[in-house]
Amino acid sequence: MIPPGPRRFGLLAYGDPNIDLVFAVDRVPAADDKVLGRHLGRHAGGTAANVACAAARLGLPAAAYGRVGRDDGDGDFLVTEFQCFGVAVQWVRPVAGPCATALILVQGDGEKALVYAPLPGWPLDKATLAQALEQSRVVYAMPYDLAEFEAVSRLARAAGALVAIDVEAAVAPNPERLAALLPLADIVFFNEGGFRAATGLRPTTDHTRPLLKQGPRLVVVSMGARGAIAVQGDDSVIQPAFPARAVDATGAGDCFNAAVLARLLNGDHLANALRFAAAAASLAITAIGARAGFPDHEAVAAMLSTADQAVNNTGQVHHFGPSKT
Ligand SMILES: OC[C@H]1O[C@H](O)[C@H](O)[C@@H]1O
Repeated sequence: MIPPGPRRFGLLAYGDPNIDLVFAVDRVPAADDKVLGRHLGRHAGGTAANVACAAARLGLPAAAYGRVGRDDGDGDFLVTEFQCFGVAVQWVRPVAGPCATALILVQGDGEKALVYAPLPGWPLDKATLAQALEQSRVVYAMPYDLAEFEAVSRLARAAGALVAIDVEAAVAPNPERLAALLPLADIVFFNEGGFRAATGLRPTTDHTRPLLKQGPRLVVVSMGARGAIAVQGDDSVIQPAFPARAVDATGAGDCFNAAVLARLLNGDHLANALRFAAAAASLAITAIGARAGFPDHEAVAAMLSTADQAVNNTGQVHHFGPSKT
């Protein structure tokens, strides 16, 4: 499905990176409630930016397209963080003001609550984005703004790049918005809440398959500890999650989606790509900070080989690794 080619980048991540202010708390407070923070950390984040970093760590050449604020040192920090993962930054441009910021509360079981303050306007500059897309095989975007995303999708298709989107509840809170997005995308990733909000249904392969009729060639739904499902053509894949000790779920979905793309771009079949991605995501949740647990290819391969040995030795699947606390 994904065109091979002499393009320089497998993945172009469209979207501003964020500063993530992460509070570790025993539990996420309700309205009018107060809890003590156990730890406060400052990390690099942002959904598309995280996907670029995870993909690059897994060996897929990746570039970022977005803006950082130039008012303080945060912009330099975010650019340096991209570079540490090997993500190309020539299309990350400084703008006046602070960086986009997310406040994230991570509770004891690794689950989180998140407030996101984006930069005003769009990162989009048609000339530079067209240039970036011509050098990329897939562009990955969070389509918060429909008009902006229509322009990105149009430019991508003119440049011969596939369009992958990440649909969470804030992106498509209802079926009408989803119907507007689907014809503009080739690959659609949902999280569980995003699928429920956008379709009004629970995620099953039967509920997912009809979405292929509206445009995309591949639809993937990741559901955390409940695993993932995917549909493509006549294929359906159901992939269980790998057990892991959950410390911080932030960025695990980004790692999962990056790994699916990295393996498909490498020529893997869908089922293998999903299994690899499930293993990668189970490693990603073991450290605090969206990107801190992102594994490289060797770490994922080692985990899969341990899983295979457990099956070979006993003829049945064993839970391996520390269990969730
Ligand atoms: O997908 C995780 C990301 O979402 C939020 O935008 C945070 O920046 C975090 O890094």
